[in-house]
Amino acid sequence: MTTLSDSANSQASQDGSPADQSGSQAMIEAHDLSKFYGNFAATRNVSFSIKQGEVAAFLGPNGAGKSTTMKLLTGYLAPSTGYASIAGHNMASDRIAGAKHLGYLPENGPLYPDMSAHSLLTFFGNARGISGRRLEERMESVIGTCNLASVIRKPIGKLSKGFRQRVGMAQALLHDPDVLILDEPTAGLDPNQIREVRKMIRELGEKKTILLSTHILQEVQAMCNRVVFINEGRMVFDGTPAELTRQQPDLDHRFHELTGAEAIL
Ligand SMILES: Nc1ncnc2c1ncn2[C@@H]1O[C@H](COP(=O)(O)OP(=O)(O)OP(=O)(O)O)[C@@H](O)[C@H]1O
Repeated sequence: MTTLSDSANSQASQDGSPADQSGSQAMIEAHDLSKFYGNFAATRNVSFSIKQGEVAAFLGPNGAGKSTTMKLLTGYLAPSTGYASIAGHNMASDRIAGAKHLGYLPENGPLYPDMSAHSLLTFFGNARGISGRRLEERMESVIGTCNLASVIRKPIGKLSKGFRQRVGMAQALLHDPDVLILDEPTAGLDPNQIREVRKMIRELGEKKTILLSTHILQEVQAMCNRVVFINEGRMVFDGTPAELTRQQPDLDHRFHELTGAEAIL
């Protein structure tokens, strides 16, 4: 598994992000992250490093600690121990610089049901300091990428789950970040919508570093070249999809080995 010493040994790049010996920058880093609610550890000593160009699946059963870890990575939650870095910026001490690199699709929202997608994107664009011609260009781009033109003026509350998810993706992509953290981007979608979202993520993965959470093992093979697996708040696997199934090719059995639970295929 990737360890803290890997990060410590990495070289500093021009914009401050660590680079390893092969020149790939670490874009998403969890350094010994734990989050306690009272005595309960939602995540415990989670450390991993996702390099530029990797599309990583963050796998684990319900309640494993995926959303909590993602909130710690994005700076939405303060860790009890450790710290997170995005593009080399510590998300506790240097969050604004890190946030410029980061697009985040939270598990639920933030989507205001009375606003149209157009108003929401304008609102988020302004909040991120984008306006005028640049905002028009970015909105045009994300509306195209996320296929939102037909619903762009409708209230978000009246949209289907699939379209609401696309609005969330458009919000995450608006400032053209080079890192995406996507919390269950295909949850609750029908098979056609899942296919579309997977296609979109594969295309985005050609240019961006992505961490996406899921408890569906098939998502790994469909989209990812890296897997981080978490169970009961602890990391239990970090490697490639091929390494995940090397000893046990049956995904269902592999999921069971790592968690003691059955997989959802
Ligand atoms: N604010 C909170 N207070 C107390 N416990 C919490 C809080 N938030 C999360 N937890 C607990 O932490 C654990 C991890 O939750 P988390 O939402 O991170 O899991 P997850 O892997 O994202 O699950 P799912 O796949 O169901 O979304 C769960 O047991 C959850 O009940």
